[in-house]
Amino acid sequence: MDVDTRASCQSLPYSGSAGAKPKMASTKPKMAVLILGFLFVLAVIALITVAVTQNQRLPKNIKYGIVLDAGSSHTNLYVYTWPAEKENDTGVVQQVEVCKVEGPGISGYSQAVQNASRSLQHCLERAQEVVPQQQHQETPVYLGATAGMRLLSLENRHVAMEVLSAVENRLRSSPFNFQGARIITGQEEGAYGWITINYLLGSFKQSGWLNFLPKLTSIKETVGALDLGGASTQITFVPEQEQSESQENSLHFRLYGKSYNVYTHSFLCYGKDQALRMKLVRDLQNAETARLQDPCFHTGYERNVSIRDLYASPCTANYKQSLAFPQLHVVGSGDYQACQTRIEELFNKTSCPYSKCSFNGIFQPPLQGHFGAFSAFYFVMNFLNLSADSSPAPLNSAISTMKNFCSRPWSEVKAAYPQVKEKYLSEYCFSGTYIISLLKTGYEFSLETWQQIQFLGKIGSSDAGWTLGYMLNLTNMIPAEQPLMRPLSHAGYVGLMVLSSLVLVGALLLGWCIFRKPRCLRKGIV
Ligand SMILES: Nc1ncnc2c1ncn2[C@@H]1O[C@H](COP(=O)(O)OP(=O)(O)O)[C@@H](O)[C@H]1O
Ligand SMILES: [Ca+2]
Repeated sequence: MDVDTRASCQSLPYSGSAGAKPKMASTKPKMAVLILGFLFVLAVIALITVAVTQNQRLPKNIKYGIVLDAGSSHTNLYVYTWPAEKENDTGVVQQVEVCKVEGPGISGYSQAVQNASRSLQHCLERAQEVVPQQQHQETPVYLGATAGMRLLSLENRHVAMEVLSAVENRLRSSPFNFQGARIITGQEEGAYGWITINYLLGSFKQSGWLNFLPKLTSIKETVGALDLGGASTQITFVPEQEQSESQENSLHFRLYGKSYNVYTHSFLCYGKDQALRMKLVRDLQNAETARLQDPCFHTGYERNVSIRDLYASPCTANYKQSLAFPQLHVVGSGDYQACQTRIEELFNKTSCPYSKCSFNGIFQPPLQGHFGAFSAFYFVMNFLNLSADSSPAPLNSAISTMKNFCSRPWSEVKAAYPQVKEKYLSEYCFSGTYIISLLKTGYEFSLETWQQIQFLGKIGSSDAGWTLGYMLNLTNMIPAEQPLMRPLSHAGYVGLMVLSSLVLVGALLLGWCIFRKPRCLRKGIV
C-alpha cells in the first residue's frame, strides 16, 4: 500500500499491534517540551531586547576642550572633542579644529601688550563657531606659552607677566570656561609632547583581555618624542635603563595601570630660530667688516640683520661685543659642509659629568626605540621630501639631499617654490642642516637609529605636539589605573549575544523535533 507517509504520519492514530498494551505515555516529554518552549521564548525575548537597545539612537554626548599653543614664532588654537561616556578610555580624544593666530608669537608683543590680546580675537570667534553655543560655558580653555615667553621672562619678567595677563583677560572675556594661561616649563613641553604622540598612537592601549593578565607588559612599546620649535627643542623617551643619573631629566608616570620612567630634556636656545642667531653671532666674532659670507644661505641670497636685534636675546647676550657697524650684511655662499661645520660648534661635546651626554654637559641615556619627530622637524623635512611616511630617507641620502639643495642658487630656489613664504624658504638650507647636525652630532643618532625616526605632522586628525597631552592631563582624562573595561568590545558583546541566542534557538528546535518526531518515524511503531 503506497501511503504518503507524510500525510498519514501526521494524522495517524496510535497504531500498535492488536492486543499489545499501549505503553503509558510518560509525562517526561511534556515537561521537556514546556522547558524547551520556555527557553525558546526567552531566547526570542533576549534577541528582541538586544536588537531594540542597540538600535536606540542614544543622544551622543560630545565634550569639547580648547588649548592655545603660544609658541615663540606663532600661536595656534586647537579644539578637541571626545565622547563624554568614554573620556577615560585611551585614544578617544581627537582634534577637530586648528586656527593659526595672525602675527608673531605673543612674546613679540612686549612693546604693545594689548595687541597680544587682540591677536586672539579671530581664532576665539572661530572656536565659538565650532563648539555648540550651549556648551561654551562648560568648555575649558587653556593657554600654554613655551620658549619664546621663557626667553622674554629671562629678559624682563615684568613685561612677560604683562603679556600673559593681557591674553588672560581676553580669554576670561570669552564665553568659554577659562582654566589658566601660563608659561609651561621645557620639561612639561617634552613630557606632554610624549604623552600626545603615544596617546594618539595607542601605545597606552591595553587590550581588554590583558587586564586579566596584568603581569603581561603592554605589548606596544612607547615611542620617543622629538619636538623642534623656534626657541627650544625637546627630546623625550623611555630609556632601557630604569635608573637615571640626573633627577631633573627624569619623569615618572603611571598611566592606564602601567608605570613609565621617562627621560626628557629641553634645550632652551636650540630651537631653530635661536640657533641661527647663535651661529651668526659666533660667525661675527671673527668678522672685520659688516659683510658676512654665510654657507648656510643660497648663493645670491642676501639679508640685512640688525646687530641690536641679534644681541637682544638671552641666547646671544653672552657673545655680545661692540661692533663698528649697526647692520650685518649676510651674503649666501650655499655650501652644506661648511654650514654644518659652523653649526656643529654650537654643540659642546667636550665636557660630560655623567656616563653619557648629548651636548653641553647634559645627561642623555642611550637612545632607545622609535621616535616621532614633529613641529619644525616635520615642517622642514617634509619640505625637503625627507619625511617619507613609512620611514625617513636614510641619513646618507638626507645629507646628499641637503648638499644638493644648499648648492642651488637662490634665484632658482625662489623660482621653484613661488608659493612658499620667503622667511621659511630662505632658511630651509640652514634648518635642514641644523636638524641633521642636532640629531646626528647633538643627540648621536647613528645611521641605524636614524631609521627609527619618523617625521610626522599629524597622527590621524590631530597635530603632533604638546597641547593634547597638556589638556588630557589637566582634564584628568588619563587615569593612573586602567578603567574597568568590558573584556569584549560593544560589537563583540552584541555578536556574542546574537550567536548564543541562535544556538539556543537551534537547540530548542532540535529538541522539539526529537521529542515531537511523528510516531510513524519512531522505530518499532510502524
Ligand atoms: N611651514 C613652515 N615651514 C618651516 N618652518 C616653519 C613652518 N611653520 C612653522 N615653522 C617654524 O617652526 C618653528 C615653530 O616654533 P614655535 O613652536 O613657534 O616655537 P617654540 O616651540 O620654540 O616656542 C618656528 O621656527 C617657525 O618658524
Ligand atoms: Ca612649539
